Amino acid sequence: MNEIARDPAADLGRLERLEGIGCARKRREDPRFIQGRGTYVDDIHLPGMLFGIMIRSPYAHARIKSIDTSRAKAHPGVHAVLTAEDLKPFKLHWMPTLAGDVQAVLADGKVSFQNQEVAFVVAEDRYIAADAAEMVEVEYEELPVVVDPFKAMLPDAPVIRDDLAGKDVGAHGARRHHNHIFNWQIGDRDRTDRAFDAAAVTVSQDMLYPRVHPCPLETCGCVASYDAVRGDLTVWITSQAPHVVRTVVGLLSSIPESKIRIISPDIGGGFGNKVGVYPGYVTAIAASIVLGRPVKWIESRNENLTTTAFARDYWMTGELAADTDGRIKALRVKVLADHGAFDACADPTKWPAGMFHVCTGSYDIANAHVSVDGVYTNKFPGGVSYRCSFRVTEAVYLIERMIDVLAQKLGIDKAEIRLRNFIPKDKFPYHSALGLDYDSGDYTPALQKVMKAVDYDALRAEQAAKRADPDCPTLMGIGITTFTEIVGAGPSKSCDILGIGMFDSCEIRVHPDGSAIARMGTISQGQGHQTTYAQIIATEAGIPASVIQVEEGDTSTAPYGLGTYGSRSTPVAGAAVARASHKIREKARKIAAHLLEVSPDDMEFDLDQFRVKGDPARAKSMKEIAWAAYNNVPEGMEMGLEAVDYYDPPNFTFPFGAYLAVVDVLKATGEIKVRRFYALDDCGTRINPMIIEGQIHGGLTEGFAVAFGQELPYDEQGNVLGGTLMDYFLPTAVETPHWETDFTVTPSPHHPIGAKGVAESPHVGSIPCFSNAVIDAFAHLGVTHTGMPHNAYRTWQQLLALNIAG
Ligand code: PCD
Ligand SMILES: [Cu+]
Repeated sequence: MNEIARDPAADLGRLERLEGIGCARKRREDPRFIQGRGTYVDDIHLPGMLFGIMIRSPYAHARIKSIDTSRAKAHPGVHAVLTAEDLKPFKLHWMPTLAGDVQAVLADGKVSFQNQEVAFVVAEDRYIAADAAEMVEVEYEELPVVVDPFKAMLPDAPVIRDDLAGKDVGAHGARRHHNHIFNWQIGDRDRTDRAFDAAAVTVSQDMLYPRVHPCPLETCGCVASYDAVRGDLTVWITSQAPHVVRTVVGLLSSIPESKIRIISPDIGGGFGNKVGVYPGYVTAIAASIVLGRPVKWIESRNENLTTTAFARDYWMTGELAADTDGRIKALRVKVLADHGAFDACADPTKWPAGMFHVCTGSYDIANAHVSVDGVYTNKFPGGVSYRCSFRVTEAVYLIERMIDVLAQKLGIDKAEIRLRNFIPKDKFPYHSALGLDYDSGDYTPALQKVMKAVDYDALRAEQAAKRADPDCPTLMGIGITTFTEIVGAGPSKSCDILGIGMFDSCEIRVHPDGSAIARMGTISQGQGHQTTYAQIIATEAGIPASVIQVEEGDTSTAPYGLGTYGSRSTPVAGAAVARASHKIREKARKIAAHLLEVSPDDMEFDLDQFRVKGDPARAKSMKEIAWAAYNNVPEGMEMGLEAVDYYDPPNFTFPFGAYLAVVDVLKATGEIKVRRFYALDDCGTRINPMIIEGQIHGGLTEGFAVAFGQELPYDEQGNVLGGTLMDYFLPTAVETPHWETDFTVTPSPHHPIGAKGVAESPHVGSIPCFSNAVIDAFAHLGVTHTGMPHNAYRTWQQLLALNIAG
């Protein structure tokens, strides 16, 4: 940060020119996006490129008796048809997952979910490949299907994973059943049980967070190009973690990482869908190596929605113990987590339920215990963080629903019960009962600001009047959430992926003319990193953002980083950007001192220059210093002006928010109208307020989609329903409500510029807020919970059951 007191009036022009932290600078990436000049994976065309298409299983559970590829292979234009047998010599028919399990790349003797990958056809173009795919004859023998995680754990449930027979220990400890993956517990069970036994009041609620999908506009895909002469492998891929992909490809192929180049070009949304490594990538790479030609594989929408990365599917039971004035004594949680046929959850290695243990929320709860069981079913694998930092959405949903259930039981107002239980400001840093250290928070003023802005008392009065009127055509509901997020994975002592610590990185190179290029280990999928990282450098190193080029996603040029998901770019890479900027600045200080013939200690940093303390007229601008770095540096100093920083954060950051929703349920149809939504977010230091607002609008819209429409249900035969956009709800501007946003600023004490992540907060915080609002509309009728999505059909059933429809 700047070292000296500023006179804002005098600095105005220079400050504006920098476009640094706090500036609502327009997104640098938008001109190319809105003019159709972005470069996405499907825009890559290489000479001699072939196309691959996956052949998938129509059955959810079946033995493969035979695969006849002869007709397809004979079809003109077809170059190869790969099956598991073809991959076996290369040991590529199975691959490791991020969760320590293995997953079939191409089905090895049996299929365990509908649309599982069975064979890969490679042809001159996509149409020929599609025709040939029809000619592959697969003979299946159907097996009994289980899609319900409770039934999967019954003694006589069908065995989903034959390959694990006899293994009673998995990557996360003991397995107690053939479909059991792990049991994970945290907290003090005995103390929590005792607190429950002693409590005046207890409540319990079952809730399902249904299976959903991130559904980015661009589906997953890659172009793999192996150059047999040079021995180089280049892969363009829609990956949120290109360096991790390079390491995985290196491990699988035994090609040294130095010969592998992974390029994530422009990405049309990730939302967690593009964290994992999928069979299509492996088969495209294998085909390119075998055929010596580039191979492109791009998912269809149906493939995207039904095979790569679901989210949630958490069957949760929450219990709270409290005294009669609503002060919470203990929290107890049990979860059955449906992971599908392979455990491909994208979580840091040591955390099979991610950061679910943030489920004590914003509340000072002395005793807590959580137990999560992971289970195999005949559904597609995944378990990604759909706009949420590793199961935080599930955790926040649980606690925010439970607080409402408790309030209802005790007849305490839902805002009031929150105010009574907040972690007080003076308790930060706060050590939670489930072992997390919350870095900072200030919850009471945030909630009070929202209550004032919407005139909470007037809303409750209106609701009371409507409830008293039997002829009122609507039921009015008010939902509140006061959530705490945990983002910025993570300290490498507690977080790694495949053994690599979850640090991140930045490299800055300042050119002789004072312009600069910066590269990071993260990768924007639409977040606007090219705009915002430059702002950090502008403020911290005094170089105008307009002359800073930000580049991400090419493993041959960017320093190693763990990628962009879990709102970690600002907390982790953003800190590396600030620290690399400081290194640049310190070298600049010495060069400036040398040019002015004073001691470096006598120099002070001043926006975009170094000046002599007490003699501000004597100064050298960063531009002059950059030039000098290439021709006139102090004796013994290396030429050039560049810096690299690898940042291993000491802790996560804990952004928070207070949200309020008002909904009207139409008694005549069961339709629900979101009348008002007020979102206050606190992400510490705000780098670009306009981008933050855009991120919040996006996250709220996705939250609205989940709460009111998105789900991927299965029928008894294991057919996935919801695999097209006819069934899977993607809101447009037409359905989306109007959002009101607000903020407070509580900087992170351990982040170099005090910034916390923000992008996932609106999703995490809004979903329980919508549910709380909908259920609040029925609260006076004794309803404590209804499941998502809150669509008109489900709500209509509820109205009928209560005898108030019409
Ligand atoms: N304080 C602060 C914070 C932040 N910021 C900004 O904002 C943004 C964001 O950030 P963050 O929070 O850090 O985050 P990131 O890491 O970057 O990102 C990630 C996220 O992001 C979001 N958002 C978005 N957007 C778009 N457009 N697209 C996409 O795809 C997406 N995705 C989503 C998701 S889902 Mo996950 O993956 O599930 O885990 S995670 C996620 C960027 O630009 C930055 O810079 C600012 O300004 N300030
Ligand atoms: Cu998550």
